[in-house]
Amino acid sequence: MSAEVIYGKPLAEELRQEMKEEVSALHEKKIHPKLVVVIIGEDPASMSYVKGKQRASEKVGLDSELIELPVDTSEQYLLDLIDRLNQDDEVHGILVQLPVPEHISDQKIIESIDPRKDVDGFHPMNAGRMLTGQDTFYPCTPYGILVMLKRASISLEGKHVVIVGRSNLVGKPVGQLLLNENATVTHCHSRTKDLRHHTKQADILIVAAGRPSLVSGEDISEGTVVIDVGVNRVDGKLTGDVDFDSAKEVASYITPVPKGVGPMTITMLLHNTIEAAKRIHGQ
Ligand SMILES: Nc1nc(=O)c2c([nH]1)NC[C@@H]1CN(c3ccc(C(=O)N[C@@H](CCC(=O)O)C(=O)O)cc3)C=[N+]21
Repeated sequence: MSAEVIYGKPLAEELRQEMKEEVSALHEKKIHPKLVVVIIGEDPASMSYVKGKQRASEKVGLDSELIELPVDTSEQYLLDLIDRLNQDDEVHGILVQLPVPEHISDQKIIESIDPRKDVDGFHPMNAGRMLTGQDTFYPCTPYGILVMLKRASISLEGKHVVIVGRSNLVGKPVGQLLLNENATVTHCHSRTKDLRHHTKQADILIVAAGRPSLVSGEDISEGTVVIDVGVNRVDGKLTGDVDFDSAKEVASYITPVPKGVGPMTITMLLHNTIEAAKRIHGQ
């Protein structure tokens, strides 16, 4: 068997087209959704993702601003900047590109963002709201995965979802989100004994560990849905955590890297920004 490849790109394009119309309608009501992205330092990979976010924002008609700060920016300067953005009525979404330099506490930064403008969905208030099954901003990558699965008509109810990776950005929140969809969720991580035993049990396998080729065909049972969330640079090229060629032979569906989950992540960021503007303006 050879898996059907689920591309995020065409779905992202379709959703962005709908968003463009929604943004136009908001403009008529004098609401101009605006996203501010803050990046500290000049890491080329981070710069490239941030540029992607800018391009996508402009394409759907969002106002967007990129604030580039030097790598030696103090934590206090950043906190003061976020405070100003929190107060600014024209700003609806604030994203501080992670990782931040070591002398800055990422948790402190995340907690300083007004939860109503936290379009990453990383603030503990939004994380807690998701945990308790309330309406909130879902983190963009987990949300993008959920939308992709739904669009491919892959049901979640009662399915065994195995997640490899337990980051606050992807692993933990995607488990929570899919648990809310009535999936049975197993979290694996670097200390898990006999990883393959667990990955083989999956109806849906989500790999978000940040290790190239961590999972290959031998780790997967026939018919598994494989979602690759890896973002690794190998010899300058973007690759995922799954050995695509061998996994494709056994999986029923598989997402590639690039053109899989990545474009959906950005799309859900745009979605959250529009939502933030609507909520702030009582729409
Ligand atoms: N506060 C914060 N929020 C984030 O959401 C966040 C972050 N920090 N730090 C870094 C990671 C990584 N990330 C990606 C998003 C889209 C692509 C993406 O669209 N990738 C394209 C290709 C892009 C390329 O080739 O460079 C694709 O997979 O097809 C990749 C990576 C968001 N992140």
